[in-house]
Amino acid sequence: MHPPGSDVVVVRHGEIGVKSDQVRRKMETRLAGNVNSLLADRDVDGEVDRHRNRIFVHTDEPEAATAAATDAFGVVSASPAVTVEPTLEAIADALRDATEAHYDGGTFAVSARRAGEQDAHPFASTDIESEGGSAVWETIESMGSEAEVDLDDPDFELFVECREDEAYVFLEKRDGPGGMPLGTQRPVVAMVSGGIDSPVAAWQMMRRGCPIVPVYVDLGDYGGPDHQARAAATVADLARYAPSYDLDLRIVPGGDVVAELAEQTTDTRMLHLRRFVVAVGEAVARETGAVGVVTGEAIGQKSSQTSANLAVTDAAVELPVHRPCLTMDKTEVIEQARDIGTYEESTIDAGCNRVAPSFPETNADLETVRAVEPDDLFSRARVVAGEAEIVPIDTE
Ligand SMILES: Nc1ncnc2c1ncn2[C@@H]1O[C@H](COP(=O)(O)OP(=O)(O)OP(=O)(O)O)[C@@H](O)[C@H]1O
Repeated sequence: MHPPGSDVVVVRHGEIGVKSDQVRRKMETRLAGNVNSLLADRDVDGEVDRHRNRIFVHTDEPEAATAAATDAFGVVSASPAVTVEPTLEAIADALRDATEAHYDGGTFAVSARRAGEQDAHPFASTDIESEGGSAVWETIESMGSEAEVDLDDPDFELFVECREDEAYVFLEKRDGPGGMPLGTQRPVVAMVSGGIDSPVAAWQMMRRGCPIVPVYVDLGDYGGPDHQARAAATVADLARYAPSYDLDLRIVPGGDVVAELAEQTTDTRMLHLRRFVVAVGEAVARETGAVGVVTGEAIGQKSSQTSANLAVTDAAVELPVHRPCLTMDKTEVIEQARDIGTYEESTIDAGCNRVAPSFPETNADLETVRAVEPDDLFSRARVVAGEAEIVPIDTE
């Protein structure tokens, strides 16, 4: 919902604001670039402008530009707005127009804030609220409704942000993902299995600024083309958030190793497999300059993900294994997968075979696992990582 004549999107960021001036400038520049890429990728007209702790998108497509801006990591909220002169008269006019266009009954409130020099305007934000409130009141009455103010929980809220040279009037603050601008951290390798959890974990790392290098381990007879296609589809969903980053999927041929593990190991099988998977991730990280490996594991979600078993998995690699879903319940992960748009792809039936043994070890001890593990597991992880096929991701 936007006021008539909306010509700009006011974009707010959060944590960047507490950084030193130099870091903040760098991060804002990155954020502005990322918003620009999202607009271009979606064919939305818009000119991105940085100004005093805010990013503005000047556009004649306010809804589409707001949707693009609220997909940029680092954005806390964005509002499609109409720009007016910073005078009480011009602001009141815009509030009247917005009310006529969108008021649909119920209580209302006008919330105003002024930014910049305190003496830049001959009025205070409370003056905007009282004069603007009167204008809205009269408009509602002239529309044949009974006007009523509710400052705590209004049905219809109008916002004014008044700066030195311009004021903006808007009707909503649409949430962005928050976090930090993508590209302000070093990349991490994202192990994507095509399940529900791993795309959520990868997205969470992106949200904190890390570009991802997506990797799928082809499980051979235990995976199959549908399983692989599902992983690629979830990466395509993630790529929509990062149009200027390379999210091509590395498909690592792990089928022979998985088949051997299935044949030669029993209760500790899933631990060897997990250790192999993260070792593949570490090998890709070394090759690509990434500084960690991210997985979708959560404590206790599966037998291989008990706190004891995660410790055994971690011991396979030197780089940190990041697990943003670690303490989340499955229902929370599912909710988030739905929110970010990866849920549907990750629940397509891929009909793969079961690798897990009937009685998996849940309280593994590193020495015991090492004693029964193939000696060449990690050297093979490095070899197959080097043989990865790089598949371009189609976001259409
Ligand atoms: N074939 C694979 N290729 C790449 N990474 C994988 C693969 N299988 C598992 N992983 C990684 O290991 C983690 C744990 O694997 P597990 O098999 O328990 O999860 P899953 O149920 O298959 O998938 P998800 O955790 O995504 O729901 C995954 O979240 C993913 O990060």
